[in-house]
Amino acid sequence: MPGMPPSPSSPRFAYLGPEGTFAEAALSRAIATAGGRRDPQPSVAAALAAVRSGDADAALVPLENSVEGSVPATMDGLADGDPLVITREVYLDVAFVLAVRPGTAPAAVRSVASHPHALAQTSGRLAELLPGLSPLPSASTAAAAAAVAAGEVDAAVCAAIAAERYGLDTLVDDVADHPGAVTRFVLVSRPGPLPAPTGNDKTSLVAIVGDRTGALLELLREFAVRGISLTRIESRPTRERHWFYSFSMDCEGHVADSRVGEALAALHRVCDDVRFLGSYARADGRENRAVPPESSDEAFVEAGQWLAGVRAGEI
Ligand SMILES: O=C(O)C(=O)C[C@]1(C(=O)O)C=C[C@@H](O)C=C1
Repeated sequence: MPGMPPSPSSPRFAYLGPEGTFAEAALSRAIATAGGRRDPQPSVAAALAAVRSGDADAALVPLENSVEGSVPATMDGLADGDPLVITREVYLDVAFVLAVRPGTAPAAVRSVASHPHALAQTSGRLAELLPGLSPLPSASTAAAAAAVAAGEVDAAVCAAIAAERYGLDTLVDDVADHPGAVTRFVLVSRPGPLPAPTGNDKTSLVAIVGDRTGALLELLREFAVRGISLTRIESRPTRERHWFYSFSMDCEGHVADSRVGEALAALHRVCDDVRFLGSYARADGRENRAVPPESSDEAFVEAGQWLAGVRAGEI
């Protein structure tokens, strides 16, 4: 697959498991035609570690949800540690069911578990359906379903496919507070050849700005002056020094595009640190904004030729 280091045999894909997670469904979509081995992992951190160690060629992990926002384990796991790059993004509709062991009556439900992101997306409905219960966090929605099957918990908030996979009954369909949520997953690999530009790409990066007035404005200006639109920006604690933040962001365009490459080079000059997190095909169904003529690759080539002429004393 583009952007992935060559693998001696068929590629190995780590994902947030066990079987039946939304991450597994997103992986099936990402590698529909690619084949390869699937290795469920107990956490996002474990899935990323498997890629870093070489046990897996790529990992499919959740990055952000349209209702609940970013997934901290993924944001921080990509910002720290040995570099990894995103080679692909996948958007998946997420709908949750309340699943129980067959024969469990609603009144018999005394505990409910799920992934914290799923619990956050269903907290209102759960409070109505199961008043007085404090939901328990689990490593994933499918891990919660497996815990119900094992008799460790009475109910799970999970995908319908996980309920089926673990032999559970659906007590309530669609328990989301805001139905129609979408989760954005990313496929990440060790750095290698980048996916080729498609003309409708995104680039992701993490930047740490200096501790001085206007530093964030300087960073943003490098995108604005080159006609590059940002599609996401959020701050995360660096965790190395208290109250110091990094900015995780996505912009339109591919690092092979002159304007994006120049913006990243400029960030490298004005920021304390910049980590490139990949350029990959945009998959949210939207088209990048039209590039202003003065920011096109042709305009950069022409300007470079003009400058070379000036330096050669031709003007
Ligand atoms: O637990 C899962 O099934 C996952 O794939 C994780 C995850 C997440 O981290 O956001 C993915 C989609 C849903 O928003 C809830 C949980």
